[in-house]
This record gives sequence, structure tokens and C-alpha cells, in this order.
Amino acid sequence: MYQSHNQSTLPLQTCVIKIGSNVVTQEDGMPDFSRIKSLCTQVSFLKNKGIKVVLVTSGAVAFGRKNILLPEKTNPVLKKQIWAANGQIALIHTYQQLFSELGHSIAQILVTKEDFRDRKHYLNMKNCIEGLLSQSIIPVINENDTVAITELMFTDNDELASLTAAMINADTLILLTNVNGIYTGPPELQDSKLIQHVDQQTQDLSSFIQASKSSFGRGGMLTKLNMAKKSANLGISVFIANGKREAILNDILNGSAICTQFEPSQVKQSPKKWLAHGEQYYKGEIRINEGAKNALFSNKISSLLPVGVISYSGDFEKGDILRIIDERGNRIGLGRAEYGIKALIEKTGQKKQKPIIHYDYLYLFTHE
Ligand SMILES: Nc1ncnc2c1ncn2[C@@H]1O[C@H](COP(=O)(O)OP(=O)(O)O)[C@@H](O)[C@H]1O
Ligand SMILES: N[C@@H](CCC(=O)OP(=O)(O)O)C(=O)O
Repeated sequence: MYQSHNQSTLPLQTCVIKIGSNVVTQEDGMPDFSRIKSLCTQVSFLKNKGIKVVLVTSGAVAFGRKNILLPEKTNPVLKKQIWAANGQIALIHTYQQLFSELGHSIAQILVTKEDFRDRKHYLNMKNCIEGLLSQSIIPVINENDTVAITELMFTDNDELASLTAAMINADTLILLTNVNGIYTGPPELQDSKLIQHVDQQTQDLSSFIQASKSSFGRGGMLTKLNMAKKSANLGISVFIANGKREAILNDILNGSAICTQFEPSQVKQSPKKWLAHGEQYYKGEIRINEGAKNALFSNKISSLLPVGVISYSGDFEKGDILRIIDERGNRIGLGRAEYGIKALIEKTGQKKQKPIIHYDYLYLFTHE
């Protein structure tokens, strides 16, 4: 439905739109209600065109911070929890009011990294979001900041948005921030040029990115780049664009947006999409021998059989993600366990056993 920069028409049916903290707030940290209203109006326009939209929105901490003054010495993690617990109410209420004026219902979904780690939680979440979309309700997602602290956190909501896009098989991911996209240097410098198009041939852009991030942001532009590349590799069209620009979503739709667009690759296998994001979520590790490794990397479609397993670690069950390493300990892929550790102990090294990882649920790192 939208035009790409080379003017070919691409499908836009299911879209995840991530709205950064800086988009929903003004420079002084106060909520930017007119900006949120404009974005809701644009989302409504997309929805009325039949496009399914999932929102991932930051802003709970920023909204809470302007409401609640905390003593300077309060533990920084606790500060964030208090602000998020308070600010999420105002944030979701703002979306609810604005969308209701436009005739749309919304639903709030608060998630943690753990929910993407566990296949059952993952499928429950996916079913819920798909159910909401089928009822034409707009899912509005944020991290559950009150329970997700330190190592349990997503790098930031760009990671959450990218995981969500892969989970629901979205064709498009739009990361809205306070700059037009990725520049060749600090965006405020005149010499810095906007990179408008990124494909498999484009050089690595990470050296262009400064460590700086906007006042309320968490991960910065580097996470956006990494998540955009990962999503594009999974076949999703990605746009990093300026949510502060008037009519930005409409411009993306009609191909006239000034932004950074990532060309999607042609892969479209949803279990593999889930696995591609699984490196931080694996519950067990299995070491395989050279023969098994050669079979997995051969041109023939091969599942991983227990006869090729040398050793294992971790307490995993059927459905959990396993990391696969070779004899030298190099990480070579991820897969979904067909059975748990207890059954694997009995089958390891034995012939004529059911695969521990089926090919359909096997993701090798050469795909990246
Ligand atoms: N090369 C670059 N191109 C564009 N922005 C960059 C670059 N290097 C660093 N940045 C910074 O990244 C910021 C956006 O990331 P972030 O603060 O995480 O935003 P958000 O809160 O929207 O997620 C921009 O405000 C910009 O200052
Ligand atoms: N969950 C946090 C968002 C943290 C975050 O990732 O912020 P950002 O980098 O602005 O997307 C909040 O709502 O404040």
C-alpha cells in the first residue's frame, strides 16, 4: 500500500509502530498532548484504510517524573519503578481518550522479557494481540517497568517493538523518534547526511552513531539500528522516522517520508522469526559433533538428532529454546526443544531417536 523510495508499491497490512519517550514529551519533559493527538489521528487514518496497527509506546517514566517529585537520594531503580507505575496510568489514559474520540477501542499490554522467553507465554501473548486485532482493537504495549528491572529488562522499547513485529508476522515496523533517521554524524551538524535507504549491501552504519541519546531515551540510536537490521533480515520493512514531524505516518504510507528505510529480505518463516530473537532467552545448551554440524549446514533439510549430541546443560522442557554449540564451543544456532532434558539424557548418542530439534524450529546463525 505504500511506495518505497524506488517507487515500487509494497504491501502494508500489519504494522508495529513504536513511539519513543521523546516523541510523547516536550523538551522540558512535559507530556506533548498535541503530538500524541496527531499520531492517534494518523493511526486512525491507517486503521480506516484496513491496516492493522499495534502500538508500542514509551513514556511511562517520563509521565511519572513530571507528576511525582522523589528525594534525590532515592535508589535510581526504585525511582524508575515508582515513576513508571504512576506514569503508565496517565499515558494509557491519554491514548484511550484520544482514540475513543476517534471511534477506536484500545487495550493495554504490559510485558517483560520473560514473556518472550517462554514459548507458552509467547503464544498466549501472540494469541491475545491477534485476537485484539481481529476485533479491530488497537493493542498498546509497553514494558512492565515495575517488575522488569536490571537484567530482566529489554534493551529498550525498540527491542520490544522488533520482537513484537516478528511475533505477529507484521510486514512493517516503524520506529518513531525525535530525529529523521540515521545520519552520517551527529544529526544536529549541517555536514551530517541522512541515510535514506539501507539494504544488504549497505556498509555497517554503527560507526556513525554517537553514544548520546535524547533526554528520556534508554537505548539510543544503536539499538534502533540493530533492531532494524534484525527485523529487515526477517523480511520486515523498517522505517526509522521523526515522530515529531507533521503527518509522518501518512508520508511513510505514500512513500514521501524523509527517513531511513531498511529494505526487507525475503525470509518469511514465523517459528524461525521467534527463534532469531532467542539468543538471550535460551534455557539449555547442547554441544554437537562435527557430523551433526555438517548435516545442519548441508544443502539437505536436516533436523538435529540425539545421535549427534555430545553434551548438554540447563534445565529445559519441551518447547524451550536451546542454544547449539559445536565441538569447539562456537555458537552455531538456536532451536526449539522437541522434548525436555530428562528424555534427552536417555537418548543422547543413540541412533533412531526422535529429533531433539526439528528443522522447522531450527535457526542457524548463517541466516543473520
Ligand atoms: N548517527 C546518528 N543519527 C541519528 N541520531 C543519532 C545518531 N547518533 C546518535 N543519535 C541520537 O539518537 C537519538 C535517538 O535515540 P533515543 O534517544 O533512544 O530515542 P527514543 O527515545 O525515541 O527511543 C537522537 O536524538 C540522536 O541524538
Ligand atoms: N518503558 C519505558 C520506556 C523506556 C524506553 O525504551 O524508552 P525509549 O528509548 O524512549 O523508547 C517507559 O515507558 O518509560
